[in-house]
Amino acid sequence: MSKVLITIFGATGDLAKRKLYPSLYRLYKSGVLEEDFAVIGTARRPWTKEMYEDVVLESISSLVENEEDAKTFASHFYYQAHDVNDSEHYETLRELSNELGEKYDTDHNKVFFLAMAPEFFGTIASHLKSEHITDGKGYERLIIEKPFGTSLATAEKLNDDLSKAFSEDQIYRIDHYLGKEMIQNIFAIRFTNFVFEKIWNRDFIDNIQITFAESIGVEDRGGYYDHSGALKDMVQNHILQVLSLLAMDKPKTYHSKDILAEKIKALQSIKIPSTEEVKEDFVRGQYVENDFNGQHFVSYRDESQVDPESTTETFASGAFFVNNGRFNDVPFFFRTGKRMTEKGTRINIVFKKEDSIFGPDQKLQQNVLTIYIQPTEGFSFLMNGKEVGKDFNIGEIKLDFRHDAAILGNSPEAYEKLIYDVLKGDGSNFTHWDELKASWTLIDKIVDVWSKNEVPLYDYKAGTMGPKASFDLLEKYDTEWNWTPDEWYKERNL
Ligand SMILES: NC(=O)C1=CN([C@@H]2O[C@H](COP(=O)(O)OP(=O)(O)OC[C@H]3O[C@@H](n4cnc5c(N)ncnc54)[C@H](OP(=O)(O)O)[C@@H]3O)[C@@H](O)[C@H]2O)C=CC1
Ligand SMILES: O=C1O[C@H](COP(=O)(O)O)[C@@H](O)[C@H](O)[C@H]1O
Repeated sequence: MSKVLITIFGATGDLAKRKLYPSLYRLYKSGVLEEDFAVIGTARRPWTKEMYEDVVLESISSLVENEEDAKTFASHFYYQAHDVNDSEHYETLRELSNELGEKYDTDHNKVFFLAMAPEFFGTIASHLKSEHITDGKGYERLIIEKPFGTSLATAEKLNDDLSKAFSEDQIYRIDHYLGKEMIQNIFAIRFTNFVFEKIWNRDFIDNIQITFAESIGVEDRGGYYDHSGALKDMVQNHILQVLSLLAMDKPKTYHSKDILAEKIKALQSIKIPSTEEVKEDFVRGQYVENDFNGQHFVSYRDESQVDPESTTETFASGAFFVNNGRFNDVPFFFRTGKRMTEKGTRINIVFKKEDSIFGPDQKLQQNVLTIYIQPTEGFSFLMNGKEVGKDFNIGEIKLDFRHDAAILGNSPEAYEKLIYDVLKGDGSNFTHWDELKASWTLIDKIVDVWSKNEVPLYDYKAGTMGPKASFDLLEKYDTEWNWTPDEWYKERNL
């Protein structure tokens, strides 16, 4: 289906091996990529085509059912040793690009995937243009990875550099959360269900809770993470993107232009907190050593490549407010962190309390719609009903749906879906520059207050759901986190 030449910068790296080659293979297996495609992998290592094919085969090995088929797939991969700072290398790249374009009849269509550190993005983009690797004869699309800057100023600089060579509609900024099945499902939940669409507003919703908890620590990424922290690593991008999908107004159509327009409006409507509000409504924490689930976990400051006196937050929590009419005064609580109790990515939509006619003995549960993103995928709806028996007692009922394992086994990976979207030219699930601008403006404000160290950096024990201050925050708004794993209570002997 897709005639295309894909050039991967950073072809020897972790992202390419773990995510890109398996995703391309799945696209090949499903017929999206057929005979008319080729891939050029570039990086500095002096690999040969044979070595590169072996790496590709190794990275797809768990997906392969037919060895011959896998070999045919790998034969479409070509390697060119290339230092992105060296202009001469782009001449060789252009020649290879032209040769493969002809050989595989790719109609001059080109996708460039920059799976490298962002400091190289500007150089690569400008060389692609100046060395005429982009020639305007077919479509030309640039996929770039996060992080997109480390502040509004650095993001603006990066965007200016890219804009000299590629227009906004040619740039696909990946946020892999937008490729997740249940995140894309938010559109379906909101805009196909009469009952939800009609009550998706401040008159019916009490608060929204976004939890992106991770049980892993910083692993081998201490060097990067210590300069980033939870706010920039997860909130600036994934959490704010998801928030925009929850808060936006209904787009006119399910087309990228209309969807992006509404997402941008939602992000621009988030209230920039004052200094006092940052101090009151946002919590930061750092994990400290603990024995949990039969394992010993070291403190963040003792992790490899982390400054032993680091003040980087490994946990962030807070309340955003979206002043878009639909959601004025409704808190959007979020929390995310490393070394939390368990991996759990979910959204809770907490509806308002119903006035009770049943007297003080009957406790009514607020309705909660939960969207499970990871590790299971599905929805649940919490409601009230009569308990079975002679007396009239109200009890909690949970309608619970999870995708079954067989379907999930066949469902596309986030990167597969996102690359597929790029091949179709569909930018709906990518981040527009105006969204980045709005999110960095917001994050810069929080960073500014936190960096003055007038706000506590709370400790939390590895294996817990973050510092108590994050629970106190919701109490202040007369609510509580709807989801608290049992282990959290055990940890506190409650
Ligand atoms: N890994 C992941 O899961 C994720 C990664 N990302 C982002 O993706 C990008 C890549 O990450 P990752 O794959 O982990 O990084 P790696 O460090 O594993 O890979 C970096 C790649 O860049 C190449 N490279 C470095 N310097 C040069 C140069 N001067 N010229 C040419 N090639 C060069 C390296 O190859 P060589 O040494 O052979 O030159 C290598 O292929 C980063 O922006 C990261 O933030 C985002 C989300 C998840
Ligand atoms: O972007 C990132 O995301 C991962 C979490 O992604 P998930 O798909 O496993 O939920 C996070 O571990 C990493 O620190 C961050 O850079």
